[in-house]
Amino acid sequence: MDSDDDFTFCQVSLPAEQEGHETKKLVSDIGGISIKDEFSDGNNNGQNDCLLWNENTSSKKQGEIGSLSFNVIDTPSLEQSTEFSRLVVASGDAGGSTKKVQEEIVARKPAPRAKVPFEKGHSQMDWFKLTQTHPDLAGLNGRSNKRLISMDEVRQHQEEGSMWTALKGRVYNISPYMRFHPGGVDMLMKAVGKDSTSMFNKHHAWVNAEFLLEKCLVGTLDNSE
Ligand code: HEM
Repeated sequence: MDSDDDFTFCQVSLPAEQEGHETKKLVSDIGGISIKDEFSDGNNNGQNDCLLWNENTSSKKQGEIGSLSFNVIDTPSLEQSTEFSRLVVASGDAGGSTKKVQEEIVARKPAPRAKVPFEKGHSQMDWFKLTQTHPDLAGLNGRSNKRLISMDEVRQHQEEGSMWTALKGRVYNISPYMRFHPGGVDMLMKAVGKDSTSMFNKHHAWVNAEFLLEKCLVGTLDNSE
């Protein structure tokens, strides 16, 4: 049985003396901050050191903290693009020692979704209903789904009504799921007769196939080959 004390929370702080010193220093540094707010004129001005943003639409800010100077470069507004890139480069000499700080925050635009509209009667809800009512989606004809199945046998099942795929060590008959697949028939056809684990994970590692295809299970993949 798991106990409740799996996690330990503790406060980590600097010793009081050091903390006070750091805070004072920070306040005096911030007091000297100056920011020149300039928009890019679209020319590169020799600053080729970063290609993370579109030069034509990004803005740049420069500033100084004591002898520490920095550039802040922002990409365009999030309404135009979900891509947001920000780079802060600071360099200079602070307190006698040379400091170089480089911070990159890049949230990339997610890959475009490739879901296809489902045919009437083939929504995910319809699939769930079918799994609850159909007596033999896997096409077992009374055979057990506990048996070991070789990849060779998987390859032999590529016919309408009996299309097998190996996925995460299990073998499924995906034929009945074909028209319910939100990524489309063409995509799912790529899995037929193969081990589709890597394709599956590439597109949607988060999808719970064990649950969705529970009733399509024909056996366990024999890895001993
Ligand atoms: C074999 C079992 C598979 C199952 C149970 C399955 C299930 C699903 C489900 C539930 C979704 C909707 C995901 C979502 O809304 O987030 C989906 C979308 C999709 N699937 Fe599959 N899939 C399977 C195999 C595959 C394979 C082998 C491929 C590619 C070769 C593929 C390509 C896609 C694509 C492109 C989408 C649309 C992704 C998107 O919404 O961005 N799937 N699939």
